[in-house]
Amino acid sequence: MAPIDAFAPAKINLTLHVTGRRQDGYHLLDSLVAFADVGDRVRVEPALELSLEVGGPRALGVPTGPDNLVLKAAALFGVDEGARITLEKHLPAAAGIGGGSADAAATLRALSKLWGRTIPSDCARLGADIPVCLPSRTARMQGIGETVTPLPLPPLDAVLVNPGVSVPTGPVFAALEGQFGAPMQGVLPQFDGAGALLDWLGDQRNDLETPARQIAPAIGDTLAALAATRHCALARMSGSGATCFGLFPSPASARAAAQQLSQAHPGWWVQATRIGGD
Ligand SMILES: C[C@](O)(CO)[C@H](O)COP(=O)(O)OP(=O)(O)OC[C@H]1O[C@@H](n2ccc(N)nc2=O)[C@H](O)[C@@H]1O
Ligand SMILES: Nc1ncnc2c1ncn2[C@@H]1O[C@H](COP(=O)(O)OP(=O)(O)OP(=O)(O)O)[C@@H](O)[C@H]1O
Repeated sequence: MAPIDAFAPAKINLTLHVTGRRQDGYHLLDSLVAFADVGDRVRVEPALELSLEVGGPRALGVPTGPDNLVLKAAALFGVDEGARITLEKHLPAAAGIGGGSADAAATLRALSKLWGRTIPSDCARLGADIPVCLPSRTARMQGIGETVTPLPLPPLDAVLVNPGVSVPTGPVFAALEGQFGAPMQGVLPQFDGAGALLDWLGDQRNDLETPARQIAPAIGDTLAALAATRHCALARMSGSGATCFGLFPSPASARAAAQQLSQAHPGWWVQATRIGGD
């Protein structure tokens, strides 16, 4: 059997409203989620034993043993089968763009094909972002992440920026203070183009931005730097940070902003990308 490749795109929370907390401590969310055209790559090939090799430009610090979400995803099948798995890391870890969840979801898709088995129904145990990362298509995400409603959106030209600070998700939720926010409106508008979507996004929130900025003040610098680039229509944080995204009116304006930011901040991870559009 030929190798099976699965793309693990960056997850972007265009909105992230935190509306409450369950008894078990997990938070209720209402989030519009889209996927970028940048991401990690997972390859699975037939083999007698299960193995994982981690490479690529962002491999440093990513666990290579059983703690890697790729191997956790493989273990979830509960079978004694082999596979040679290669993970090529392009996304920063602990960055609010779902890197590990996207890798786990891509592994579930690829191994399900290789082994001819259905994806385990309890795969959300691997992380709240797994259900939305499994299809990796634009969606509204609710509950603690388990309710995923596909919602096609116009494509957006964007720049993703991570200032090089890892931000673990749990402490950001724990630092949320005060009242929870309102969900998004019950039925979202039909967006007839990127402009309409941009206008609407301007009135939405990421409720994790305030606690994340307390933990990682570099997020404030990142948002300010993005907002100051020419043609940036909106700058927001994704997930629990620290990655932020700026939205632009065209691929050329996004590329120009990315170039400017990379030159001004050589230590930052900066990527022009297109998100959504499915
Ligand atoms: C912030 C988001 O990235 C938005 O898409 C996700 O909700 C987080 O997804 P994730 O990284 O897959 O999260 P998990 O690995 O399941 O959870 C990490 C920690 O974040 C907190 N957590 C996560 C999801 C959620 N709905 N409520 C929470 O309170 C919990 O303290 C949990 O222990
Ligand atoms: N394949 C993987 N890629 C990156 N990190 C991984 C992976 N497997 C396990 N990890 C561990 O998971 C932690 C969280 O990484 P991940 O990139 O999934 O977080 P995140 O960006 O906060 O995700 P989210 O956007 O879902 O909140 C890392 O610090 C790392 O130790």
